[in-house]
Amino acid sequence: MEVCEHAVVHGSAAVAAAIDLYTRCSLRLLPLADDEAGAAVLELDLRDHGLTFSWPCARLHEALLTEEVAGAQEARPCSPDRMASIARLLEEHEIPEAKVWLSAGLSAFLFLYTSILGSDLPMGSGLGSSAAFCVSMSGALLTAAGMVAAVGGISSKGTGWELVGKDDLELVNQWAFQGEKIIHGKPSGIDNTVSTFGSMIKFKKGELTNLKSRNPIKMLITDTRVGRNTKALVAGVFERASRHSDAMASVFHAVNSISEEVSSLVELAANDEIAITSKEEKLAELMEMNQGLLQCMGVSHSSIETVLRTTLKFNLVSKLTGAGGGGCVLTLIPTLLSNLVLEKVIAELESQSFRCFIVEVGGQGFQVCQGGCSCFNGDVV
Ligand SMILES: Nc1ncnc2c1ncn2[C@@H]1O[C@H](COP(=O)(O)OP(=O)(O)OP(=O)(O)O)[C@@H](O)[C@H]1O
Ligand SMILES: C[C@@](O)(CCO)CC(=O)[O-]
Ligand SMILES: [Mg+2]
Repeated sequence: MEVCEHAVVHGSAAVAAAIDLYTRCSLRLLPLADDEAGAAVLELDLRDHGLTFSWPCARLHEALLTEEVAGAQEARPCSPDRMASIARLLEEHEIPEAKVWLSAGLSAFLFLYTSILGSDLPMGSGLGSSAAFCVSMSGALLTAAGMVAAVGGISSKGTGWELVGKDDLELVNQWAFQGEKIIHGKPSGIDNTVSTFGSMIKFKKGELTNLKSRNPIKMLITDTRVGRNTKALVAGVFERASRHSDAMASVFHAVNSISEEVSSLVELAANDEIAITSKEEKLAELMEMNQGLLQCMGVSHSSIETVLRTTLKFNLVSKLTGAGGGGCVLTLIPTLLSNLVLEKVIAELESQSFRCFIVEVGGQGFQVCQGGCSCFNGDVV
């Protein structure tokens, strides 16, 4: 969940939280006999999309491992030459027309794979979804490269998932940010940061502050199913900011103030029904104001407006999340809202072909499951 997005790219504070929807990445390194090394293949299986891509490792080596090997101790950006080589590698694949947007995620994968693991391995071996994809990929690859390790401490949910130390998380986050740059162009870093560290954070100009949410916050997420592209939307806000610099500076300033208020509010302990209700009312008001400012930035959409109108009929407040332009909308679920009303809202939204999820704010960050050598991290929306 994110409050006050877009302005964060321009230096304003924003608040983000991980939720309990996860991106899972499973990495299998198959040992090869010496005489098989030349035939090694890197295979990427995108299960949600039913697509598999493969590249002969020798081809990757020839195209991408020509730069001096720098090691993965420090994240570095993708150079223009490397980006051009990745684009050439992708041209060799027939990506179905309807899924052409996956090419950004594939580019980030090839960059992270060859930067973190490809150089050290024998040749044998993407709701903030882009950040969740980059965090899980970077984390899995850094774990396989022996640069990130579990420190024990089983996470609250499930079996076998282990926590990772702060310095290791920092490295995962830095690499994921470089991957995000390939997908987004100019990310603020908020999505990969909350995806890596989980919980709830305030983020401003690369600096994060952990927020301790004192009361549980539940949100309804409505997926409008309208496709959009964060890179294009972020670029659109930059263009509007250059056309109306004074007005937009005031918008970003207002967003910054809203983020500061939201941060103080979530950390405020509310102990009785009245206090919780008043806290939720303030949060709802701030969300409403934030949505107005996002409209000002030009990133709302008719599908988003339909969700806003539908939830307002039930006195519920909503705002777009992520880059807008379609995508998902957040609706605050007040503690005292009856299940009956919630079911009615969901039924009405789903009758308009939207898809709903109920989430609790404050999911886990990046974790490792050694058994399958797989990793997951909390998604951000
Ligand atoms: N699980 C995944 N598998 C492959 N590629 C992915 C995956 N998740 C994300 N991607 C890549 O990220 C792109 C979506 O990134 P984009 O930043 O536009 O949306 P988002 O991250 O879901 O939303 P936002 O940035 O607004 O929070 C996809 O088109 C794809 O290239
Ligand atoms: C729109 C944006 O603020 C959030 C996307 O989830 C972009 C960013 O911060 O990188
Ligand atoms: Mg993204």
